[in-house]
Amino acid sequence: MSIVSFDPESMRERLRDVIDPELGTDIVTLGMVQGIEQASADSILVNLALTTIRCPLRAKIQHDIETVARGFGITSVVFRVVEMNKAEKAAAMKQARANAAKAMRSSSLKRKVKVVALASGKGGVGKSTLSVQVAMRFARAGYRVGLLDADIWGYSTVRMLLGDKKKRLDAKGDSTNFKIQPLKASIEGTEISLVSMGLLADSEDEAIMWRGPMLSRALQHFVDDVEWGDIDYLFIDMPPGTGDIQLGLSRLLPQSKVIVVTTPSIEVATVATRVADMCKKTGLEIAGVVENMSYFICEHGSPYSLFGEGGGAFLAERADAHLVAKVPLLASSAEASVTSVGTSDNQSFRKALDDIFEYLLDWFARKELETASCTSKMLRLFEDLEDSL
Ligand SMILES: Nc1ncnc2c1ncn2[C@@H]1O[C@H](COP(=O)(O)OP(=O)(O)OP(=O)(O)O)[C@@H](O)[C@H]1O
Repeated sequence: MSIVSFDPESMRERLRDVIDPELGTDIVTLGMVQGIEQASADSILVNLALTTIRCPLRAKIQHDIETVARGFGITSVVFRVVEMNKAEKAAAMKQARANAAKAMRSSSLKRKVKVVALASGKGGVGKSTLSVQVAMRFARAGYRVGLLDADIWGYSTVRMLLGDKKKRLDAKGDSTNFKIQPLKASIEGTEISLVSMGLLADSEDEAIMWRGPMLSRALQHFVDDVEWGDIDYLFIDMPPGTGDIQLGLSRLLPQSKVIVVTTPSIEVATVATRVADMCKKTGLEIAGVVENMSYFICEHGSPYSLFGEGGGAFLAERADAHLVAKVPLLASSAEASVTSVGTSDNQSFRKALDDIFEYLLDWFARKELETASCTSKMLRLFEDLEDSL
């Protein structure tokens, strides 16, 4: 049997990815991980302290720990579960409250704004196209819509919405207290508030060489320092992959709901599965899956699967999410542009956008009902814990 070289400290660090969904904070910060020991060549013992021994999320937390452990070559995790003592519970509650307060910090984004991030593993699958199109679909229905292009160095929404027109973002206030004003992009009588690095860079060819923390900071500016105003929905066009921006999103806008975009290709869907995994680990909720470029309808009306089949269903199953729509491949990217779709008679494309629009409206309405009952459950949990202290 091969001996797995195992470093409990590294694993403890990785366990910061495991979020207690109820308290919205990672289990290490909450003091739940009280010990990690190697039990045998490929198994470990984890001492886990929960706020209550009957914690309904115990199975989920254990499952997430096992997933992290597998990354270390550990095949079996034995849990020794205890209930936190009063002091530990008090510390965990303090931490959870501090985190909740941080999440509500200075952002000018109103709490009622529904945030939808479109993400995928690979580039070129149509995240930007769909972000713009779905944002426009909501705007056409009369909603006030913001679009945040979080693809800091691969931005493309500016060209999609403004073409060759050169526009820049304005800021109000002085250098110590300023607010960036989103650009109001008007297309065929509808307007969306756009923020993109493309409205700050001097030219489209300017390669923005930001990496790591600078990327998350750019996102933070776009969230905190933008006067988003009275919008109903904020759509976020995410960069491809599972990097710093994705992590930043879960920290800065934990209320974001994610639409994972794939093509019908199983290879593309497999990479997108990693995005879905990351969402789960960072506590971001997946609203659904959209398969783009699903089929092409030729001039005689016959559909062709040009990029394979089944990617959307494969991803939806892996992500345990609903496959919301299959968006057809249009004859040219020009046809997929905002201005063309607004007037085009490509019914299947328009129908897919309608499906996404209606699904999201319905999904958020259901979530609001659930949240109402969850909030009262949370309040009860806090009260119970405080009573038991
Ligand atoms: N359904 C579609 N039919 C035809 N062309 C499409 C469709 N969806 C996207 N495209 C085109 O495919 C190209 C890539 O799309 P897009 O830029 O939206 O992808 P992306 O996932 O945002 O890529 P990146 O992450 O690299 O920015 C664009 O030229 C776009 O116009």
